[in-house]
Amino acid sequence: MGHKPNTPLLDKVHSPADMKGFSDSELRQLANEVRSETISAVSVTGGHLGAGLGVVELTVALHAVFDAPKDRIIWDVSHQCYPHKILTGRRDRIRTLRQKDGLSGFTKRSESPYDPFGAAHSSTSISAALGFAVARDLGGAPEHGIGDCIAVIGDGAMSAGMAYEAMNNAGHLKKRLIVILNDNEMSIAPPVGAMSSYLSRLYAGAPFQELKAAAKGAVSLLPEPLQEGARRAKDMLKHMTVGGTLFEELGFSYLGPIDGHDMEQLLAVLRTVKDRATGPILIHAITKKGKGYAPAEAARDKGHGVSKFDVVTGEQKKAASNAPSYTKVFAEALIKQAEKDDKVCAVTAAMPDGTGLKLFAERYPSRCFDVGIAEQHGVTFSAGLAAGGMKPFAAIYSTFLQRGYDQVVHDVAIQRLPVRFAIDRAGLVGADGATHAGAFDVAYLANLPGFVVMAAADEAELTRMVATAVAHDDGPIAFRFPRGEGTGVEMPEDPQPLEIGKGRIIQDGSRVALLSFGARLQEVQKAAENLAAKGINPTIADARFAKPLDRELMLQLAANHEALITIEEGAIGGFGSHVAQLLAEEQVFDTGLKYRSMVLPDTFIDQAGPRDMYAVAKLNAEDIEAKVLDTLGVAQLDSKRA
Ligand SMILES: Cc1ncc(C[n+]2csc(CCOP(=O)(O)OP(=O)(O)O)c2C)c(N)n1
Ligand SMILES: CC(=O)[C@@H](O)[C@H](O)COP(=O)(O)O
Ligand SMILES: [Mg+2]
Repeated sequence: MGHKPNTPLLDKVHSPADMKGFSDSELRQLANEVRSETISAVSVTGGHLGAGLGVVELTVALHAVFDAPKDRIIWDVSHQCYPHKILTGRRDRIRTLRQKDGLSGFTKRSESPYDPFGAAHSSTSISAALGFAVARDLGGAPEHGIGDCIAVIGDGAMSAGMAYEAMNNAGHLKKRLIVILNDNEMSIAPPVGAMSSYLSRLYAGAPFQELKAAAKGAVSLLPEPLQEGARRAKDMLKHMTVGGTLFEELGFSYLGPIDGHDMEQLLAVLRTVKDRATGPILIHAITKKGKGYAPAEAARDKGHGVSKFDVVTGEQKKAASNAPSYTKVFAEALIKQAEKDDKVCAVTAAMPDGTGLKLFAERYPSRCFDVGIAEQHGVTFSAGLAAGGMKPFAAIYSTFLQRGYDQVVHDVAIQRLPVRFAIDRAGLVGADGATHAGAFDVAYLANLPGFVVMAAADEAELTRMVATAVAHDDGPIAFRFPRGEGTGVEMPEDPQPLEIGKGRIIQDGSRVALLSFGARLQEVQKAAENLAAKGINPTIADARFAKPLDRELMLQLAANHEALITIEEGAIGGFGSHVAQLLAEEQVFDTGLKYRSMVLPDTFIDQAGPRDMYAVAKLNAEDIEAKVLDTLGVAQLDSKRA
């Protein structure tokens, strides 16, 4: 651990300008040093390793040939941006990646001028790069001016509709725009879908790039080393037909496939493109995820996301806990339900591991669907499955479901279709930061007529919510649960469905009622223990449902307590807002009830450990305790925390 590589060339690079005098062979050596530095840094921070290792040569070549920040290099998803950060003046902080107050694990405009566009959700890069290109041509040049606009997008990200929407538009606008398709034949899991097979076919055969260039009479556009092959290929072409690639049909010039780890080829192609490109051009680079680090190359996920590890052995440090993860509990509960009901099926948008559906797929392959990075399609596909009589569980992270919102409203809710939404990664997730926070789902689902919205307080509750969702056939239903391990609570043998719209009292008390929605319940209970030592014994309730609300429970809590405080792991507009609406409608505020709602603050919270992020949000036990004391007007030592 903490092993520092020998990096004589990299030590001279403080910005890409410092690479400009390097020879091609020095650039090759620089790439090796960047690779070692990336491995070393991620070994102490954890994070996205495989994707960055796969683009080391490409990153060095791009910065050697182009002139960032004037030329805009836009990394799709941007989980592969660590080598780019190392070369763009952030090496001194690279071992703070994904840590509190450290570098973000993704590109971020506020972090560096070399990050022209922030990302973390996939498939946005071509749209953004095209926007920059049009802004350039309209003279809207901001700081640095705008030169070339380059999107680097993976084969996984190419499975999303947005990438095609962007190419369709780019082909029409005919602006000079460079798209680099970084094809490593991997998403997080092995990629799925017809597009992935198509990309493989593009390079499965003979020297396709040479044939294509020859067919188009574009031999001179190819770098020297490839020209001879192309000339030879021209003769072969007399006897065969070469159709246009999909990209060419969309209006792009297609160059490739090229070896994305061969520095000579990369430099030659990029230099040629820089000199000669006019309209949109797509360079198809073949790379290996995890390249150059044996444990990553050998891993099933090619080292996509790793915890801290030993550089020599590749062994990762695992968090010690006996409690199962919520994700695993969900997957196992769903499998149990599927054993009893052959209509139960499951949909994931390229996250079979992250959602636990890999386990479901192993057991019920014909009832599990990985649709690729296509949340919009995944939601409407689930709507179709539901309309067709199946019981689909759309297992999608809270943050990624945002992308399918119109589909949730228009295709599911308005038609009152019983799609079951299993919303993982609810609340603050830690190292991935603001882009991955599951902050908004309660607000954006509970405002939809006819939706049932639940949140699990612990993993036993989660199994009951899965059962509830199977049983609920009258419209859409969603249940949310957090990232990470559960509480270790005893699990029910045969989880029974909950009564829709009914919460539960956890503890009877007086003066103040703490009404929790979701997994903050443990913090609420800790706060209550601390308060008991101060002579205050709160009532604690678990709402279970944000919609429909348990009106009776809420009105009873309001009537019998001086203060009512709601607590949730979600943004304003969620559970607390619905409770406030109910209390207002029932004129409960007129009685003098002290009502408080503890929600995520109206800011995007930077990455840190979940506990630190919740401290920023003021949603930890000590914050709940302080809120109670403040609301009841009880003096406290540290009054500023309330
Ligand atoms: C909208 C959205 N859905 C899902 C994800 C989760 N995700 C992050 S990276 C990734 C795979 C990307 O594959 P690819 O673009 O080929 O990049 P690679 O990791 O292979 O370099 C997925 C599914 C995401 N970031 N955004
Ligand atoms: C970049 C990306 O979107 C994913 O790799 C994400 O970081 C996975 O998050 P989990 O670790 O919570 O599955
Ligand atoms: Mg890939």
